[in-house]
Amino acid sequence: CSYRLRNALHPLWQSPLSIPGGSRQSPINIQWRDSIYDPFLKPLKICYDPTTCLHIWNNGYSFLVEFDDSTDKSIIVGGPLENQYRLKQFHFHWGAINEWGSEHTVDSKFYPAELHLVHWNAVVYPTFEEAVMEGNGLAVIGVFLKLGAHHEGLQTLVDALPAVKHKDTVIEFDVFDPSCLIPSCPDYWTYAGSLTTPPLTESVTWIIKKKPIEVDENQLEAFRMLLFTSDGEEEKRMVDNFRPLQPLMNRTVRSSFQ
Ligand SMILES: CC(C)NC[C@H](O)COc1ccc(S(N)(=O)=O)cc1
Ligand SMILES: [Zn+2]
Repeated sequence: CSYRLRNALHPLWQSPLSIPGGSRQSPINIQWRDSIYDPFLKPLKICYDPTTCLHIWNNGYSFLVEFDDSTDKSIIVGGPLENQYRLKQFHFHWGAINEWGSEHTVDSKFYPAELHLVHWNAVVYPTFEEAVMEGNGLAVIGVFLKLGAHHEGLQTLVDALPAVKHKDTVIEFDVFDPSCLIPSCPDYWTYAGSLTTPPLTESVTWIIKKKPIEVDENQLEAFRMLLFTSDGEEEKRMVDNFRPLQPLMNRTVRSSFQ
């Protein structure tokens, strides 16, 4: 099937041949007119405690801002979710140029970057690692970034990036409220999908915000200054760290709005 070739061609991610079934893979194209309004979808409730922020690190795929997930201090609840989910980390995917970079597309349109806020179901599972393996284990909020006005909240992150230029570097980052990166418009799409990097497990309830946030060119360029490579290795710029689109197969995308 063509998507197997697409994955096999993309060096960064394993082919689905290693994923049993592979019927709910991410990312996907969201065809606006095919999404189905679900009046029973609740508003998504986001409650983050900025003091749970721990550090920023470059893991060689993206840069992650990780949170203390030993309590229910930073959680989301409602929306399509049966339980509340704990914030574990957030990270981004972006392109070498502004024409592409997001993982999901809307009516086949790419955004220059996409933010993922990763949460896990600590009501049902004892650890993140276990939740990663279960169908209702994770909930990831996707937010598109578009080129536009300077984003004040993002700038505090951008200012810290030079300190994590190389793979496996980390700096302390002790107070940050990721709510400032989420559009106030409540509208979202939701569908059942997977992690977009290994282990690619089909454990994610995706919640994709309809409205993008605006960031400026300098802020996108700051992402592109990061490196996939460790200090001392031949430098490879961290760009195009997004997975190819995956087939929708037997899934519907629901919208919280008409
Ligand atoms: C040891 C294993 C469980 N670690 C898993 C690793 O943290 C990967 O976690 C993730 C978490 C989120 C995503 S995405 N781009 O779909 O939001 C991808 C991989
Ligand atoms: Zn991601």
